[in-house]
Amino acid sequence: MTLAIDVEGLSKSFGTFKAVDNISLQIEQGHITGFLGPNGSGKTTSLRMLCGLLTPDTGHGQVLGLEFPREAEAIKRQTGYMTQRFSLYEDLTIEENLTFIARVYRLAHVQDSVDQTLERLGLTKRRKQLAGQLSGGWKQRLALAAAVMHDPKLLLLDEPTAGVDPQARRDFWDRIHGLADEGMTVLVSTHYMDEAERCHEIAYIFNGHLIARGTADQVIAESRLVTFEAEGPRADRLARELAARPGVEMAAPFGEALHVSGTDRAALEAAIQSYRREPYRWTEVQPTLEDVFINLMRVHAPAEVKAA
Ligand SMILES: Nc1ncnc2c1ncn2[C@@H]1O[C@H](COP(=O)(O)OP(=O)(O)OP(=O)(O)O)[C@@H](O)[C@H]1O
Repeated sequence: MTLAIDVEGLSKSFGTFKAVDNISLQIEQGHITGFLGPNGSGKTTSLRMLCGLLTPDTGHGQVLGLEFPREAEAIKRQTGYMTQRFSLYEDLTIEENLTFIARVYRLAHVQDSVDQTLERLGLTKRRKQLAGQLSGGWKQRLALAAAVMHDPKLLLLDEPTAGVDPQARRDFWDRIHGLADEGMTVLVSTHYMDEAERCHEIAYIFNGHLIARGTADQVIAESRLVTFEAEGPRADRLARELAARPGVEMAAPFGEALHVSGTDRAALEAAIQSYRREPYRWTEVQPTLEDVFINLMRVHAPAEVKAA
């Protein structure tokens, strides 16, 4: 197994605020790792440190076989980074934007690189279109083209599909898998659960701490969360009542059904016992990743937030 990222003790503070606190990450080459966590949990800061845009306060290891952070410049050259906001020139065409990027990277054969990138990302037919006139999905595709045109070994994507329609998101993910199949290592932050499930592995960060790691199935299993689903006419309306019962850590409506979860099986079963009657049907279901993440946030919330 070759590790593309093997970093220990990564931390970064802004003033007195610790945005990333002692994170260690090992990521296998050619793997897609989903970086998840609520807003402000430290995902962007971590990505920016890994690609050398931000200097960590602490942390060491290897990225792409180079010493981190000492060889940050060399790491940067082999890394593609797609920022959260579209940052290309809206008044230039797709082709002009890519030509500009090719020159910034000082690629040897600019026109060849542009042509190949247009072809690789399915942008050839639109090459003369102004970036500012593209829909969200095509803009993301252009941003991805710009991030991979220098053939990086590591690709860091910061919420690449935010606000993009489902078809374009699916296309985007097919391309990401294609790049990983070619050996590229991908670390991608996202808030979408379906995207988390498309990653080989997940890293969940909360308040600057890495609190869950593994495949989606491993993260679900390690949460030790037990979930029951209630179906029946407007079972979702029981949410508030059940949430107040001991043993119920979460009660969340799913359409007209209801998911009730907790980590103490006996207490949870006792809590739902009196509702196990007509017209409701109860079945134990596998918790979703969303159930697990919401529970992780609850468990790891600072004491003052829990008390509120
Ligand atoms: N340059 C900076 N100066 C001061 N504080 C910062 C700076 N950059 C980030 N922060 C703070 O650090 C915390 C982590 O931010 P970061 O952008 O890494 O979170 P995130 O997980 O990527 O969030 P989101 O999902 O909203 O993009 C936030 O509270 C943010 O306000």
